[in-house]
Amino acid sequence: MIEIENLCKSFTLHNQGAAVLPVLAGASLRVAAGECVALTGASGSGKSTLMRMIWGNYRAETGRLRVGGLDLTTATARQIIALRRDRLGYVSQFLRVLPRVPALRVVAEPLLALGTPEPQALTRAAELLTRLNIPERLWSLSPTTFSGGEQQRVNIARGFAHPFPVLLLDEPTASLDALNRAVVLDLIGEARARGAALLGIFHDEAARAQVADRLVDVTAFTPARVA
Ligand SMILES: Nc1ncnc2c1ncn2[C@@H]1O[C@H](COP(=O)(O)OP(=O)(O)OP(=O)(O)O)[C@@H](O)[C@H]1O
Repeated sequence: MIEIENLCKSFTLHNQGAAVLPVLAGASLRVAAGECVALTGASGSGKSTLMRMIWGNYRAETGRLRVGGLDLTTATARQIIALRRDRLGYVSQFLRVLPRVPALRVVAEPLLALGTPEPQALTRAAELLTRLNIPERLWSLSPTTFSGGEQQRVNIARGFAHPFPVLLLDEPTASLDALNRAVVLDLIGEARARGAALLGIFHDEAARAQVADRLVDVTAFTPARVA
């Protein structure tokens, strides 16, 4: 589902004399269906960079990067959009939404984009918002005014609305209370059980221990830096 071999990435800082910052060298990793892999490594080791490459935001320079059957080293923007619509989901920490769209619809959107009939999509959205303890009186309001924790839960509900075969998780339990954290860990467990390939960054060590089958330390892919 996720296949990475010998991937390298460096950033060129054009506003700083074109300084080149190597971030990843020889990164290799595989995540199979029904498996949850956690990325570990010190701050700055390249975990987020690797996730952004898999999400298709940063282009790979050398090496192999395939996600859900698509070769991301050569994919077009249109192919990446299609990949994100039907095969690759991303649960980030922060919600980004258009103003004035009600929370229920925000959660249903990934399903509506795939052509799911509206009543079915809204039922699934309601089910997830209920599970994540978002009070029904908020469902018709835009999440832009919600608390940080409420926004994060709306984002999680949205990320789990469609059963993506590949799911990226960026700190999915950060700043959640114990009750909702347990719900998110259950959702991750259910996704794994239905055969999704999951790759996540979890600073919450107990959460990581509970859901991850394997840890991959990204420090192993950090190029040696000249002091
Ligand atoms: N867009 C960018 N342009 C330039 N350098 C970048 C860019 N993104 C990341 N970097 C650099 O790449 C290195 C790895 O950053 P990254 O955010 O991937 O680390 P991380 O392991 O996710 O860290 P943390 O745990 O603190 O979030 C850092 O030295 C960072 O400064």
